[in-house]
Amino acid sequence: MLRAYRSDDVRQAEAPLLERGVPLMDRAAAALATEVIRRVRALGNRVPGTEVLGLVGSGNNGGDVLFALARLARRGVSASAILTGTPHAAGYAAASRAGVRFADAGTLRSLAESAEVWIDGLVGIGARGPLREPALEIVRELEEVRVGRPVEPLVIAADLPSGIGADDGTVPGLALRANVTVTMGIAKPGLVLDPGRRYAGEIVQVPLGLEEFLPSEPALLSVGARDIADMWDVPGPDSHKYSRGVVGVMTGSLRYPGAALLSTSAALAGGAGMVRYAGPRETSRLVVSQHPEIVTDMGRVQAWVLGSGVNMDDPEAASEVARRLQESITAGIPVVLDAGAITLLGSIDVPSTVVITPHAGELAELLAARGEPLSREEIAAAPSRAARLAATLTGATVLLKGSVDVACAPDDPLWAQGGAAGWRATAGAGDVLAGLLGSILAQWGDELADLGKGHGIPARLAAAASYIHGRAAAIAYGTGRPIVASEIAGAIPQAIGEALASTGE
Ligand SMILES: NC(=O)C1=CN([C@@H]2O[C@H](COP(=O)(O)OP(=O)(O)OC[C@H]3O[C@@H](n4cnc5c(N)ncnc54)[C@H](O)[C@@H]3O)[C@@H](O)[C@H]2O)[C@@H](O)CC1
Ligand SMILES: Nc1ncnc2c1ncn2[C@@H]1O[C@H](COP(=O)(O)OP(=O)(O)O)[C@@H](O)[C@H]1O
Ligand SMILES: [K+]
Repeated sequence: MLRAYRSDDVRQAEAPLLERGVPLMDRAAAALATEVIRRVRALGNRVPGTEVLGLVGSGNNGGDVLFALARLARRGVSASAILTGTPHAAGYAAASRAGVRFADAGTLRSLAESAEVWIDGLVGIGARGPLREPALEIVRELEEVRVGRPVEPLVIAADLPSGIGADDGTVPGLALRANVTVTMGIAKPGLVLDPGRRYAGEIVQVPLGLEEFLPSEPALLSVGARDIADMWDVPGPDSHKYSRGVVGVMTGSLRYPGAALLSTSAALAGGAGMVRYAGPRETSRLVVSQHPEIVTDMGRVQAWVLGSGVNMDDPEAASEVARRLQESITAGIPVVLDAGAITLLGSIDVPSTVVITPHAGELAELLAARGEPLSREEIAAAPSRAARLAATLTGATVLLKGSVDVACAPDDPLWAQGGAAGWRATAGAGDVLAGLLGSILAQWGDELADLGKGHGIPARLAAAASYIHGRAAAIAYGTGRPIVASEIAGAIPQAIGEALASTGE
């Protein structure tokens, strides 16, 4: 489970260690220098003589880089630094003693053109708002140099790529894209959330011993392989199909029959004991012909999947979905509300056992109906804020889909799941996610009903479903090839199996 903390929490956790005289910056710089050396060697280059350019702001982030440059210079690296202002005094002294060259802004371009490695220490968690001059001009120039080079430099960000919001991943202006981010002490939400994540590259976390001083509740969590065993029910000798959870699925229509197939495939693949399908007669026939294990008579259901591919312009279908939603809320049964059915929350409040699964466009529609209009672009620029807003307005758990899926209930922590490549963005992939989520909610149906309203478990389960969905997509696209949604559904059992068998993160 990855845990990320806001800047203020990180600062508070650093304070007692700094008071005790723990050399945090020295450790951060050592880790940064080690990472540079490791990467240079991995590229097949010798460390002595390698050209490294440090971009040094006037805060402690610049201090990290100055101390790292000093270490590298002592190893024979040809190290230069560009300063944006008065630098960290001790760092400057150490770098000077080690022979780091301080260049003026006029030489930035030629240094950046020849350096194999750039280290970004312009700003870290002390940054406020969009990057300002002179850092802004430096980043602009570096991005120009990068595209003009025959071989791109290796860019290593200290703590965070400069220009991204540490706490929310927003990128209000320019930011310097890194191949690797060496983050100090603990991950920050901005490294996990879109769009900040896109600038971070691979994340290396440097242990600084902050854990015992961090609050018990992180700002953001991310499910990993090892967490799946805590959330997925592994059937035992006493298990039977009802104890394993029954999913009710009301999806698909004559207009979108495929949604019925995809959502039921995923509900089956997700490991519930039984799937009941409650769509139109024609789609029922299709579903049963493809999946003979699906039941079409109604009985006990522990979670409902409503809406994927339902034609909400058909008043009969729409009122049937609304009725199921209301009945489920009354009975405390968790519900996945997908696609057009999400608009039902334009006018009603629900408990957090109702999980909505919008993409940015569907969320924009819902927020507009609630009198808080945000455009698709505004949602994409700050998905965590938009998801939280929708959860607060409706009471629902929101799973906002995108390249990083974000899940939250109104108050509990935020969950974010990234890592799936763009191949996953294919028609019907959302129907698969809805069915899969229904399957895991059904396994938890009785516990959720007992716990009552207003808790964060559905968000955790939504994140788990999103993790498995991303892994299933990755199994399907392998090293990279086009896939279709039914292949994602087909790979769900393997994704669950691999996670259950995993012992590492
Ligand atoms: N306190 C410590 O001893 C430690 C600090 N660490 C490093 O220190 C960083 C935090 O240091 P600081 O609190 O000094 O903050 P930063 O170094 O992140 O930023 C502060 C500096 O950036 C400028 N700045 C702020 N917003 C800006 C913007 N939008 N555009 C351009 N410049 C801007 C400020 O004027 C100030 O000079 C962490 O990210 C981490 O890299 C680590 O070394 C761990 C230990
Ligand atoms: N750029 C992307 N990279 C990876 N996954 C993505 C990307 N964009 C969207 N996704 C995922 O693809 C799926 C698309 O779902 P959705 O938009 O609802 O499609 P549909 O309605 O056709 O099923 C979601 O699971 C989402 O998380
Ligand atoms: K930085």
